[in-house]
Amino acid sequence: MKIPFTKMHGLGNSYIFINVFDYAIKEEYLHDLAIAVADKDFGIGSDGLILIHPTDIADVGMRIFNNDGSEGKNCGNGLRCVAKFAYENNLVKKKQFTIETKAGNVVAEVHGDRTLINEVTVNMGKPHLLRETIPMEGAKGETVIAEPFTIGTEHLAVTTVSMGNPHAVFFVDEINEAPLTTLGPLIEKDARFPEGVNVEFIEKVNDKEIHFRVWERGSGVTQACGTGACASVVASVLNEKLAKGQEITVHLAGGDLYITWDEEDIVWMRGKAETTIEGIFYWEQNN
Ligand SMILES: N[C@H](CCC[C@H](N)C(=O)O)C(=O)O
Repeated sequence: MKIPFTKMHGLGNSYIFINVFDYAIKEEYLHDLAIAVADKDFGIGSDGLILIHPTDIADVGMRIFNNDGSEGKNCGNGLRCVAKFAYENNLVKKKQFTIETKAGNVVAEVHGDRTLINEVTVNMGKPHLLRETIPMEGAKGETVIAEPFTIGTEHLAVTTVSMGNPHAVFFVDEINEAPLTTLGPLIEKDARFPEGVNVEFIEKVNDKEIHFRVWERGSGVTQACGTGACASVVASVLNEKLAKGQEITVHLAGGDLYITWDEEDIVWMRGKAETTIEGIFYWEQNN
């Protein structure tokens, strides 16, 4: 198969985008194709695959697959790239439009012109806070804020937030000492999270800035995670480390995102989206 693709990233969180308005891919190929394109040696190299697809319930649709082939329900960095791609390629006519995700529709607004969109704002909707909506094992109807969480020999405190996908947020004193690669994979697959979980470590800098590192469900360490940045600001407010209604600068490994959890409970994400490669992926699927 000769598959046309565009590689894009949000703060270094990169995906291979396929515009399935023009090029259909069989459903049964998607898991293996996500693994294939993400492979840096035998494929292109990315954190996963994103399909940009037609939909009759929004202006454009997004499906995201991690580099292990698993399908995610939402992707903040992916949404900004989809919005950029859709506007620059005339898939949408207006600068503000809706994008369908597996977690529901969001509203994106692009900044720039048809020749170059460099920044996008997304209304990410309201976070889901009840334990059963994460999902996390335990008593229903509770919000999980700084709950004792033992993993291996480590005794931590977890705050959980869903942005349509699950996030476990932990606060550390020094971000560079966050146990990202030791505890990240253990927490990701812990039985208390029946659908797995994205794992974020946060260090508060001041009342308007946090440092952020992430071990993503299905992709491991990435440069950035948009839904994770949203979840981390919500978790910081829940833990009374930050205030609602403030635009927070989230310093991720790959750059900065600007997140606001407003007084109407809506989470706003603003940040860059960039294109790096357009090409053809030659792939012989094994199935
Ligand atoms: N690993 C995530 C999907 C990608 C999210 C991330 N790249 C973002 O920008 O939000 C999950 O399985 O829920």
